[in-house]
Amino acid sequence: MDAYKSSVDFAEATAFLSHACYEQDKMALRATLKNKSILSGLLSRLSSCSSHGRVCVSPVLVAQRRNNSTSPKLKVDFNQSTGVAVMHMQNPPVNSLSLGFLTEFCIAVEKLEMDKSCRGLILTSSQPKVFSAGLDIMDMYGKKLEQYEEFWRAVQEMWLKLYSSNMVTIAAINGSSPAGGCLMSLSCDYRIMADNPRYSIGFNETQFGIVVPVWCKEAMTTIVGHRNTELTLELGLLYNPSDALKIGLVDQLVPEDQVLATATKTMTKWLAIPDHARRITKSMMRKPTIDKIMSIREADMQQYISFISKDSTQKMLGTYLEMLKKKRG
Ligand SMILES: CCCCC/C=C\C/C=C\C=C\CC(=O)SCCNC(=O)CCNC(=O)[C@H](O)C(C)(C)COP(=O)(O)OP(=O)(O)OC[C@H]1O[C@@H](n2cnc3c(N)ncnc32)[C@H](O)[C@@H]1OP(=O)(O)O
Repeated sequence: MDAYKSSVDFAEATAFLSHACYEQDKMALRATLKNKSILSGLLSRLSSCSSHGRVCVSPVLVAQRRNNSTSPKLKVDFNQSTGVAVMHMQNPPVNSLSLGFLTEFCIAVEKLEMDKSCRGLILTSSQPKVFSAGLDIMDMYGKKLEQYEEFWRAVQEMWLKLYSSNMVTIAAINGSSPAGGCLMSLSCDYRIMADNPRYSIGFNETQFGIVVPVWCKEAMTTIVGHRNTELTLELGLLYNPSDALKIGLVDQLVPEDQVLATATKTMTKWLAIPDHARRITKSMMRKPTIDKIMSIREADMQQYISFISKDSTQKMLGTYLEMLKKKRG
């Protein structure tokens, strides 16, 4: 129950903050993530505002420079006449899900969610060849415990916001989508991927010594079944688009230049279904998973912090980061 309350609190705070100026939004939301007592104070003043009832430069320095960028990491094109928003992820070079990105993402989704005229959300990438490289490894490496906590809360929130959205959500996967990138697309209602054999999608975590959170396993199982989830997660498998289609990890493959157009067409079909019936059905399908995750949210946080801060985990992440950097040089 506490875990649920904490999530609803976060959502309420996010909803309120979305009315304020954009850069201030981000700073304030970061503060709420950092300090739950600020959050409680904010909420006691604002409880009536909520409408949310749903459920050889060092690699470290290079990445820090990237993450400190203040340019928007998302571009949202909302078409009032169709009620569809297209969210373009633009966090170069690979749309990694950094704390900054996740904060912006949560605010943007919340804003759309509160706008009753917005009924559909298409998620896509502005970066060439990559949908999203998953969680930003720099936010999981060499940080303080409070920073791990702040980051993980934002990861949990991103998943909850997307998975429990009332909008129709379609992932237009126009590039590779490993790990957290795959999780993001799995949280949507429908996945359309570019039919390019150079792209991959799946969960490679175990290959570099990381374990996916239990809620990721739960969500994946509901989509591709127990056996495919077991094989993918244990072996850290990434699939090319046609293999991903075979196991149901994506719903449709289309030529690369037609991903967004197909997503738009598909959205029209989904939006032809009466909203209330579709929403209630979506909630019926997803609520059990959401409730389960809510009940273990704080335990999940503790598990993450303890796992990620272990010397052995940090060592493996360091090795993996070096490997990613060397790949280019
Ligand atoms: C027992 C209890 C357990 C509890 C456990 C709880 C929680 C689990 C914890 C963590 C879960 C993590 C999930 C994740 O998402 S981890 C991230 C996994 N992602 C990856 O492994 C993808 C790595 N990237 C790639 O494979 C390629 O970059 C990609 C195919 C996406 C694109 O290839 P491309 O050739 O275009 O680009 P690169 O040259 O490889 O990369 C450019 C640049 O970007 C840096 N980079 C890539 N990915 C990341 C990343 N995820 N985070 C940060 N930085 C990344 C890369 O190092 C290059 O940097 P530079 O050389 O330009 O400095």
